Amino acid sequence: MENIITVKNLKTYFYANNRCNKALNGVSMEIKRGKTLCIVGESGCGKSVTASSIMQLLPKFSRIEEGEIIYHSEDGKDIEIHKLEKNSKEMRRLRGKDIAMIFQDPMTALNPVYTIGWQIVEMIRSHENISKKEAKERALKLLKDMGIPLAEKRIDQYPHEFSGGMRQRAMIAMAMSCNPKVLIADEPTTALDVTIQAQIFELMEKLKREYNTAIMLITHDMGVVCELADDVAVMYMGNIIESGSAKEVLENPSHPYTKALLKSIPVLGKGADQDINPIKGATPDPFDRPPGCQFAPRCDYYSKECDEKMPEEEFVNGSTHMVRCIKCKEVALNV
Ligand SMILES: Nc1ncnc2c1ncn2[C@@H]1O[C@H](COP(=O)(O)OP(=O)(O)OP(=O)(O)O)[C@@H](O)[C@H]1O
Repeated sequence: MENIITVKNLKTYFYANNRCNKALNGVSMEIKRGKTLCIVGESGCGKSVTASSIMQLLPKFSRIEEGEIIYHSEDGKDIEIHKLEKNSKEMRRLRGKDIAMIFQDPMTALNPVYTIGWQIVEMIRSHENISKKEAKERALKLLKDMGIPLAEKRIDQYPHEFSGGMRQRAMIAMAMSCNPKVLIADEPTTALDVTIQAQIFELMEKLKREYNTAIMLITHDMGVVCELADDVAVMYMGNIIESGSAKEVLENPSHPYTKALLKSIPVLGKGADQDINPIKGATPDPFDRPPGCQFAPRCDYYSKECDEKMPEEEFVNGSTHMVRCIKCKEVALNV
């Protein structure tokens, strides 16, 4: 399967008060054309920093120290995103036109003082040389495609006149307005109720099917991963500790952390007395990390060797299923 984005050994660090937080400590991953890669992990593991590194939208006091982010464009060129300046012409062209992003809070992307239609038209016209009339027609079609009722009227309304779910759809319409090849969705439904959440995910599936958009979906919800992922990358403290196709990872989890995440999902219909096992302990202080495997202090399979170094990548049965755990064979066998 052809990759559209390849990330290799990415190290992104934050600096504060003479201390360094290695937020991404050697992340490697691949986003495939027309597929959904779900990035999953607890709060603070580096999911959003991965997305902002790819978009070159890192906050102040942080930078990419090492590694590569390559965008494989349709015309066969490899663009080295990690070398581009945040505000360079090429990066601004890539952002929105080739790679678009949607956020948990749609107001991060929508401006409260302009109508929804105006914002989508501006987005289209900043990347394409077309008339206002044509851009408005496209914006209207997008709003309709995103399932916004009375789109002809809604297009001239302001974000505050939309409900939360509708705002999310408008943001997706804006993100899709230039037909990007990759859509990065950072917890896009966390603030929405489950019915709207299901509709938004259905919409994303439709985009994937109809426009062959690759999706990088960031979530902390293993249930969402089980539903939507073609591929999965499980993150913990700035590293990917397990990755592969959804089938490989979900049917044969081989890292204790992935196993623990899967055990913590409640099953619908099993009732309140079902056995849900929250993961014990908490993630370590990023400024005071354990010496070897970062999950060691919370792991049921812990032994002294786990403190020696961060485990190397191992591939389960020579496949694409990667895991970083010296006990992975034992973990995989243990149901
Ligand atoms: N603006 C920032 N300033 C300082 N440190 C930051 C900033 N943003 C993220 N970090 C640090 O980078 C690390 C990774 O954070 P990140 O936001 O990527 O986590 P996450 O997995 O997306 O979590 P969440 O699910 O809560 O959004 C954390 O240690 C976090 O404290």
